[in-house]
Amino acid sequence: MSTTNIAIIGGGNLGTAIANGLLQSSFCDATAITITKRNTTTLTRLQQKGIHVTSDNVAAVKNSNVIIIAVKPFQIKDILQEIQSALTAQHLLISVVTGVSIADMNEMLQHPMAIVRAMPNTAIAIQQSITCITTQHTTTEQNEWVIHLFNQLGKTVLIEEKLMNAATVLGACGTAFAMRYIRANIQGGIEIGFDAATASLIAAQTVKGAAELLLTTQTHPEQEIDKVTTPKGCTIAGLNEMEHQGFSSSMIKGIAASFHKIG
Ligand SMILES: NC(=O)C1=CN([C@@H]2O[C@H](COP(=O)(O)OP(=O)(O)OC[C@H]3O[C@@H](n4cnc5c(N)ncnc54)[C@H](OP(=O)(O)O)[C@@H]3O)[C@@H](O)[C@H]2O)C=CC1
Ligand SMILES: O=C(O)[C@@H]1CCC=N1
Repeated sequence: MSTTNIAIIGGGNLGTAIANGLLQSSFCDATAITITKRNTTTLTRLQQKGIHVTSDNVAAVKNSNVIIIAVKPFQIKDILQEIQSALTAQHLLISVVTGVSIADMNEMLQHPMAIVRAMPNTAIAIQQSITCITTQHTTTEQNEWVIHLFNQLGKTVLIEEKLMNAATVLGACGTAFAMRYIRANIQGGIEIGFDAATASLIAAQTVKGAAELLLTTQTHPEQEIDKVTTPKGCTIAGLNEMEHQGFSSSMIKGIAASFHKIG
């Protein structure tokens, strides 16, 4: 897959994040990217950067060989039916849509085709996504190309399709969960004396540093916690109070509720 034009069908939160990540990564020229939505006024910034913006999904498919579907789950059937006459064996379809299986998509299409499911998160806009990928009936070359693409936009993990909903919760919803954790830190930080801006900086950089420690050293979180907790100190006092209030339990229950919501 040497020359590649990429169409992003559905220029919403995730579609624009993917476009921004692609621009930042220099993976391809802006002119090789087309992004669609019905109301294109929200895509002016991407257009100014050289990306093709249109509400014509069929034209976008005809001008591209990789099609990233980034619409809401209830919209994918109509989209696939709309573009199927323009889809050929040369096209590679990548769906980032939640909860719609490759078998579901092939059923929506008249002719089964090579489909990849990818589950990135919104940090793809700054090349910091974790993208879980599952493939079916794709060639080795296509698989390698997709992994290479998403490796430019963060890290990737190949998973079985049966784990895709779990990947959605941990990796994609996880961005919102992490934001809520950081927000709570900010609220606490303000209560103990910081202004909001300073509390935000300290909270976000602390979480970033903690995550980098795990990614860099491959240690278990509890090993890192042991390094922070002085006997009879303030860290263990805070941690234990959080656990008495149900911190870990509420996280686990939230993750399970999120998972059961998908289906
Ligand atoms: N947001 C996230 O963090 C993540 C989302 N996902 C999944 O990605 C998908 C998109 O999510 P998200 O970006 O949040 O949703 P959005 O609603 O923000 O984006 C969907 C976009 O699709 C466009 N759209 C709707 N109908 C059409 C159409 N007929 N032709 C072209 N574009 C159309 C809409 O714009 P308009 O109405 O103007 O057409 C809208 O901007 C969902 O399936 C979601 O589950 C997966 C991982 C993370
Ligand atoms: O909330 C949702 O349904 C989607 C799935 C992953 C992130 N947002």
